[in-house]
Amino acid sequence: MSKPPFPARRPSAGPNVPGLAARALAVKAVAGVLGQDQALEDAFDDASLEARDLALARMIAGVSMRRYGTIGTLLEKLLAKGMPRKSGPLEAILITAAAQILFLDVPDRAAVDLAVRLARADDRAQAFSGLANAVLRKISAGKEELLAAIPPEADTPSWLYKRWSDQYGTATAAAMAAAQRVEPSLDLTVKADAAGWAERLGGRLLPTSSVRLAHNGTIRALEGFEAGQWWVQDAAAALPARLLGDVAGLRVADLCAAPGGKTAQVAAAGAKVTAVDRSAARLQRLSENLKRLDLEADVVTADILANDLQAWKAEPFDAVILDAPCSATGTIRRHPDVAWSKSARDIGAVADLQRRMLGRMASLVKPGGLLVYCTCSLEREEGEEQIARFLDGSKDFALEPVLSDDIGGIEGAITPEGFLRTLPSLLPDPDPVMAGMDGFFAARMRRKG
Ligand SMILES: C[S@@+](CC[C@H](N)C(=O)[O-])C[C@H]1O[C@@H](n2cnc3c(N)ncnc32)[C@H](O)[C@@H]1O
Repeated sequence: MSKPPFPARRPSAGPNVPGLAARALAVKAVAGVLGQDQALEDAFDDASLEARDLALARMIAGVSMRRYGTIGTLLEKLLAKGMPRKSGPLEAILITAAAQILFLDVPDRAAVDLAVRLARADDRAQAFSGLANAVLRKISAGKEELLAAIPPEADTPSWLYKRWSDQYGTATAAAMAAAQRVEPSLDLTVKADAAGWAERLGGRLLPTSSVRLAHNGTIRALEGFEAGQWWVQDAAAALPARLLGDVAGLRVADLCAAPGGKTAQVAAAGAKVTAVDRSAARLQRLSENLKRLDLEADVVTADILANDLQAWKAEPFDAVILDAPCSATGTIRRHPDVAWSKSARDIGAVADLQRRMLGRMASLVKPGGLLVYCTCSLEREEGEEQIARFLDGSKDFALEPVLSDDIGGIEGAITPEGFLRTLPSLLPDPDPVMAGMDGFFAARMRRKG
């Protein structure tokens, strides 16, 4: 290993050091995920940083979680005695600094210097600031060899990787894990004239009618945002609502609706939508989104598992979308912290909740009406197995298989049973940023007449 390119000096922790606030916020965000008490995005909600620092903090925290497996393996190798106990934010400081050194276009010297300052500023971590300095210098000096020794699947937790290998085969599991290492494109659903908006925004029109952009800047600054011409929605997340077909003039219930991607789709398609969610805070975001888009829905705060549904359900609906709460393992491309904050136990718990929700659908869908059930999970218990069991025990619903035309002909997204099953490895493209889609499951069922 060559000599580290750093002079020996002792940085101090000052409040106005350029770039320090962004690093401190990234450390807080990553520590929140590692402590199992917070989603990564929550750390940025009320952060009072300048836009540039906020964007940098987000980028550092995002890549730290996206490559957490690689960085963790590497730190294990370099810390002969393991991560020191009772060292406060030391682990998050090391991870975020290593992420900058290995994966971001940030001078290594700045990443090390600011990490050491953050360690020194914390009562529990300060005793380890020398260790932090030494480890990070080693990473900087040997990055190529260190990275070459770590397999690509290291960035997917082993329990999840094993599940995916069992469910989809090892080649597909490897392709999914590889897709999740890449910061994905921005996908938009547009109200009208998708081709025109793709051209205007310098993006690409996908066969599913979403518009895909290689953009990682401020979304609000893009043309058409303020005018409410489009909303952000992964290409896969836009598919379940399309399975309802032409909904113009129909009464549609969107259950578990917030923040409203699917509500906006059905409202824009001319349906009279009732959007139900139990979270008032998330519904607030749904209402703001609809307002910007100049779309309307009846917005109802309610628990769909509560005994009394009469407050919002005067009569059954022509169609219902149930976008059930789930393990969200299909969204790891966009929310890499999900990979490290879930466990196998979570899957059983949400599968049980989904089963109970499905059990209530018969009273909500008119005879002859459609039910679309979906989850952004890659786990069969929340998708294929859930619906197979539901249909097995149901005298009310029959499967209406998904057809290639329903989903713009994307290859490999329909199972032999007729379910929609998208994977992060679908929609391949020579440019990895423009490839892929979230993992979604959807089933379309018709209530028997
Ligand atoms: C996957 S998210 C929905 C995403 C949304 N459909 C969209 O397209 O933007 C799941 C939602 O289910 C809601 N939820 C969870 N349990 C619920 C319940 N028992 N009743 C109503 N909503 C619930 C959560 O508050 C959360 O907003």
